[in-house]
Amino acid sequence: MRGLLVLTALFVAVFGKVTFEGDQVLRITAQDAKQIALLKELPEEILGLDYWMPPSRVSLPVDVHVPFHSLQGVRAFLAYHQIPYYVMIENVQDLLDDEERERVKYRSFPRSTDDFVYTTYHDLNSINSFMDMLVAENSNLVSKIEIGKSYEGRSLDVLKFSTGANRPGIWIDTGIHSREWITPASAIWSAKKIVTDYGRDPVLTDILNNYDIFLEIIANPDGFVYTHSNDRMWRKTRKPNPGSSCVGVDPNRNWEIGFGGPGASSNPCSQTYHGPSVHSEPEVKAIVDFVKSHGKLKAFVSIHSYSQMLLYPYGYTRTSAKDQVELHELARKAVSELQSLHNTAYTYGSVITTIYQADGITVDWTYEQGIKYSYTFELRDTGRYGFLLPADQIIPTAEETWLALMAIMEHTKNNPY
Ligand SMILES: CC(C)C[C@H](C(=O)O)[C@H](C)S
Ligand SMILES: [Zn+2]
Repeated sequence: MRGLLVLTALFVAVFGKVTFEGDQVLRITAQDAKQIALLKELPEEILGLDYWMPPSRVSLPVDVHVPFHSLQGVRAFLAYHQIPYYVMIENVQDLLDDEERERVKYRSFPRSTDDFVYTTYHDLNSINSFMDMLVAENSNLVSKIEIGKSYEGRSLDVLKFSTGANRPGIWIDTGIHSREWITPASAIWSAKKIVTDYGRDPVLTDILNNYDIFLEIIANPDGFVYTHSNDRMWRKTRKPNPGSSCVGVDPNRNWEIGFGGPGASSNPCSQTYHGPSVHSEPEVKAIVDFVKSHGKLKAFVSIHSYSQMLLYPYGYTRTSAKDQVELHELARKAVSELQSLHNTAYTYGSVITTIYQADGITVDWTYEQGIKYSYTFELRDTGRYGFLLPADQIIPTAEETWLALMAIMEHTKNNPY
């Protein structure tokens, strides 16, 4: 992988964007633990594999982006070991080309958030101008606060929705994994939904009359810009790793809880590299400092994609959270509300029992800080498009997710602690 990465970096440096012509995403269904173990032995780095859903348990599919040059070898390996699979994405570049054509079609310069196009994916400049317009149009309700700077010096902006001083707060972040574009796209729609519904929807109005809502739409701006300029499949931060040619840390493995455990990697070239130390990433440290300085956050929702899951602590241990019964019941209600709109089915439960062990994750840390209602969403879909979710699913995804978020926020308000 190291050689391939250097080559890719060179290619990117000279020609700009990484291309994925002929690459495929395979969905592998391991039949038993032995086949899971075999998959884990595949030389990820040499083959240039990018696990969209890593091998974890027999009941979950393994989705892997295989570069064209490794396809024959990987398919031979799967056939030899009789590990079933099918081709989920025939040509990754085709989906990227579709996505870009869609984006260009809507390249506009809206004069207000009413003109803003919510049905397409936007770049950082467009999202920043959306935030500024939203604040200007609703200065009595919305402000923008900077909680820090990214490694490359970009502002880490948070929208604050507030109707009074010294209120307890509810935090929502999206985009911490930069390739999960559906998450900021949903957040933009949600931000507009809040200002539209305040004063009209009695439940939201009651929430905002008692709690502030903090919304960080782009929690990893360096990575997000990189997905637009160089590599659409980038997940991590963009801080270099001393002694390695591989850049970036997984900002959902960098938190001071179970740090460095088996549910993260110590390899800087891995997509789940935990980083050189806890909170080493400025994008993570900024949230840590905000949570500690605010001191009265009562719910914390970190939104990812994909898999259609609603997850609560823990990811680093099988020990149940002390509030597990309540968290599970609230997840059930939130998922039921979500499904009521477009019949999108979610699974729910603790991170480690529902998906896989993950060490150093955001919501384990926020839960340990005493923020009881800590949840991670994994939005649409279940793999047909994965991170390349077509833009025509942005609104339906945002609408259904909002119902689940409202359930969590309403429960938080009705159960002060
Ligand atoms: C809490 C974990 C399992 C979430 C997951 C990840 O960070 O691997 C995202 C869906 S990418
Ligand atoms: Zn993620």
